[in-house]
Amino acid sequence: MSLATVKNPSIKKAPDTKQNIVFNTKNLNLWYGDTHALKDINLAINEKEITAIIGPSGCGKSTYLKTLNRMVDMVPTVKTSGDIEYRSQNILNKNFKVEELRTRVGMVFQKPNPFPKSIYENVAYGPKIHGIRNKKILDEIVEKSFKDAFIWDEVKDRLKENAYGLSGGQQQRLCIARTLAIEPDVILMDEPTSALDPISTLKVEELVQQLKEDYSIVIVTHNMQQAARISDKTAFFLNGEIVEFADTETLFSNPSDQRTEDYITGRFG
Ligand SMILES: Nc1ncnc2c1ncn2[C@@H]1O[C@H](COP(=O)(O)OP(=O)(O)OP(=O)(O)O)[C@@H](O)[C@H]1O
Repeated sequence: MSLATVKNPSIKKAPDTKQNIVFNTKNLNLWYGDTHALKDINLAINEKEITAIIGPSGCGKSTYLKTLNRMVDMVPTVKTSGDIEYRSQNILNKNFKVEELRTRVGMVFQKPNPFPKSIYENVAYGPKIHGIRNKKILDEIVEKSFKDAFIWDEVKDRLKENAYGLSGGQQQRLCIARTLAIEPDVILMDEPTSALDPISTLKVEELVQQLKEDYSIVIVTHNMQQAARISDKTAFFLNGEIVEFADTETLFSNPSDQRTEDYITGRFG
């Protein structure tokens, strides 16, 4: 029995073609009280691609990411208008089941945030919540998740140790393994390497590129070189709006908007 058979989500994965849209955002507006943080956002995120979101501080990157898994609901003053279709269901609809969305859309944060538990338990935790109790199956899920997150060799002899004993870069890959263990459809990453040293950053970047074979990834990054290195598409946000959304190569080599050019050439931000 795998996790997928236990979860039985009503949201089905679409067939395996490159151009399927996972998230289709239509005329999204979002306010924190009186602050209009997202303005008329229209953005289609393709399956099995890496979509990077770049832009200066405060332009709405994290807000947009947290809207995709409805984490933004945790802020009581938030109001939205417009639609975000995930696999053709509007996740902003009041009747939409957020719990189900969260099992399909995993998130990796800026600072690694392991649970204060053993390395093993960090990854076994999600599958256990989903009802998997069989130790052999849990062991298999844990090993596969760590292998897929390129960290198995570093943790396999210390699975019972506390996760806080790992380095920052290892903790971030453990958090990615923890996300993979629940077999998500989409992985949201909010500046996942900003707290890491250059070598750990490269490891996570390589990992993210591998993961797009199986997952759709949306990554917020301040690091334009990183966006250029790893993403397929890039959206440039400014003051809560999307100024430009294009193939990464086009956006960085031949931007169509002067503001994009000014930003990527370091004239502001
Ligand atoms: N919880 C909140 N309550 C009120 N306003 C908020 C809240 N979170 C964000 N904002 C405001 O919404 C706007 C967008 O913020 P957001 O964090 O999405 O930007 P960002 O592009 O991710 O910035 P950074 O790169 O600095 O992380 C900002 O004006 C910010 O002050």
